[in-house]
Amino acid sequence: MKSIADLGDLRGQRVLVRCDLNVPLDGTTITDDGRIRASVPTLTTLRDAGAKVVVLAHLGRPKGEVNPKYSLAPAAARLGELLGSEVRLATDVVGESARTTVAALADGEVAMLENVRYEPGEESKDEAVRGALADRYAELGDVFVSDGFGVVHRKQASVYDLASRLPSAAGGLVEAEVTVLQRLTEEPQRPYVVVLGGAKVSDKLAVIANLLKTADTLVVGGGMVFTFLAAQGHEVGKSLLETDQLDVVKGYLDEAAATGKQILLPTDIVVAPDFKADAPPTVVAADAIPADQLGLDIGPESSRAFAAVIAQARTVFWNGPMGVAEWEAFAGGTRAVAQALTEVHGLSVVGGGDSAAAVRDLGFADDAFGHISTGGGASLEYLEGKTLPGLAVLDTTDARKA
Ligand SMILES: Nc1ncnc2c1ncn2[C@@H]1O[C@H](COP(=O)(O)OP(=O)(O)O)[C@@H](O)[C@H]1O
Ligand SMILES: O=C(OP(=O)(O)O)[C@H](O)COP(=O)(O)O
Repeated sequence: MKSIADLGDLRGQRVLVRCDLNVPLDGTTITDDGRIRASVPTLTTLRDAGAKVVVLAHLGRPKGEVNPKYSLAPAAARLGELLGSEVRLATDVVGESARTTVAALADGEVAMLENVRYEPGEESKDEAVRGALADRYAELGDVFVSDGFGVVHRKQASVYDLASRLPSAAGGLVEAEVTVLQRLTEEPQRPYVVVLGGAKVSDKLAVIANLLKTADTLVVGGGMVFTFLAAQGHEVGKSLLETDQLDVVKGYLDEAAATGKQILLPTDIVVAPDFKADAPPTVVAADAIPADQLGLDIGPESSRAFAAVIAQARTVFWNGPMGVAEWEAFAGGTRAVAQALTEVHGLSVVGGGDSAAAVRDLGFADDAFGHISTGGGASLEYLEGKTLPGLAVLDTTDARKA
């Protein structure tokens, strides 16, 4: 992959930078600014080089519609604070406001476009539709820097298509993330344990087939659990469930049994009647979830079992909270797993926006882990051995860039 240094003299150049600023919000208050902080070094490098810096980023999943709930305004304000200079936010993505905001930039200044996912073309499956949007992004810049590691697994206009339209390079964050993850793919020390949780269940179920080939043990918590329990024939009440994945999950359980790999599932679950912070929690056996309750955390027995397996590993990758860790009553499993990772003699990596936010919120210092990655899904797909579109496109040369 090309680096920023390979892009030549950037003074006066308009540099489009794809960042992942998808931070957790409580209303308009950022509850963890880790991804914004992680974006600062690359932006500072570009400013110091005299570039006119234009940040492209997404927040949440507004699905191609303008929705103020997903505005990047809080992220632009925080980034301005961290950079020590104002970051002007265009009120649109590729419209009049974007054009005038970029045109007003002086060398060394930073501006941001509104949430790229306000544009229906950003996430379109139709390459021509994405390409048309990427053409409009490309009009706003002279070169492109890909630094949103958390989104490089997405074949989206500002991640993938834009890179083939302008001279492009990987930013320092993407380079640093790939360097650490390479250590996990090239002969990880064993036992190698992968811990999966969180709420993006269908994405994460898809990575298990390949992870079963490389990891020794797969530990499953969070919202993933209930599709496994249902596949084993258990009642899961109102818990998160991917009904169309039940056969796939049965296949994973069979494959693990046949190949001697371990898929470790919780034996007890913290349930509640509603998805609420103050819903009364009860611990039940994993095979006895009441029909009118939903699982919001792994139980204490499972926490102990998971922690024991993790603490004796030599390599651990963890993505996805074990429960709704934002709420204290359902944070026990996530706390226990985080603590176990800090005790690993070897390499421990935490990945994902919410996972990183959870460990910080629970009071763990960043340096208690070997590495905290800004990407959850992106890390998992990298570890699977998949070609990530946003990285692969940085390797290709394109006649249009010459
Ligand atoms: N049992 C559960 N039911 C519903 N949501 C859950 C459950 N366990 C964890 N979560 C939620 O998963 C979210 C994080 O999932 P995800 O986005 O997949 O992780 P990451 O951002 O670390 O990749 C958190 O907001 C957490 O509340
Ligand atoms: O939060 C993100 O990923 P993660 O939850 O896998 O860490 C990225 O910003 C990507 O977001 P997406 O999963 O909506 O494409």
